[in-house]
Amino acid sequence: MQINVYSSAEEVAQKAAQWISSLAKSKIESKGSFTFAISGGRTPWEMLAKLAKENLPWEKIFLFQVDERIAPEGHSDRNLTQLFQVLQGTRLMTRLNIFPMHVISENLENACEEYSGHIEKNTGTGKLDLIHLGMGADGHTASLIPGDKVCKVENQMIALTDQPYQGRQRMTMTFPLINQAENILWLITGDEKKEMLVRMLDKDLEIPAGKISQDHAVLMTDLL
Ligand SMILES: O=C1O[C@H](COP(=O)(O)O)[C@@H](O)[C@H](O)[C@H]1O
Repeated sequence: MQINVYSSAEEVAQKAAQWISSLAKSKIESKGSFTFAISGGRTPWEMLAKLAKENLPWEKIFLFQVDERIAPEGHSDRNLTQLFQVLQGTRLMTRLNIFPMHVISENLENACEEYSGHIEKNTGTGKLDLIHLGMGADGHTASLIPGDKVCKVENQMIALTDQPYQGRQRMTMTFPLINQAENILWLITGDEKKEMLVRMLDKDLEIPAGKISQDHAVLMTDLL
């Protein structure tokens, strides 16, 4: 794990946007596209707003969701709603290839399979160029929630949580998919996450974040 400590959450967002932009340029130059998955929650949006100002060939970028709440279209609980709010009015809305998790489907199991299909088709291998992750103060990452059966899924790329978490069932990328990514970028800010960050870096298998591979991983944080 490469660890970069910055002085504020804003600096973390700025450095992350620059880092992603440079990785995207190099992948597009070498293979013609960049496949990128973004988490939800609170941390990614400032980074995404800064990334949107970069001069990139957006039509060659394929953006996936790491996880999503099972909630109606446009609901404020949805990560996609926040993502669209950030991108509204930018040229990315029409040029970027965005793949929403189909959480309003009547058959959510099928929707998980369909989403895996989109990832396989656009990566060729199932390995995304970059997965961005955040971590909750309880050590969860993506919607891999402590104690939920979804943490044990080994034969699916995308799965549903067994239990609602913070009021909603979730759809999420699973450990096998996340751990085979070419690159993982952790953005972890906020004092309440200090204790779990230390456990994550110690590869504590009792918390979901501790089970994510630290090879090819970069951490940007205002903690430590
Ligand atoms: O529930 C979630 O929380 C984690 C952490 O969010 P953060 O705002 O504290 O960074 C997030 O990575 C995940 O995508 C989200 O659904």
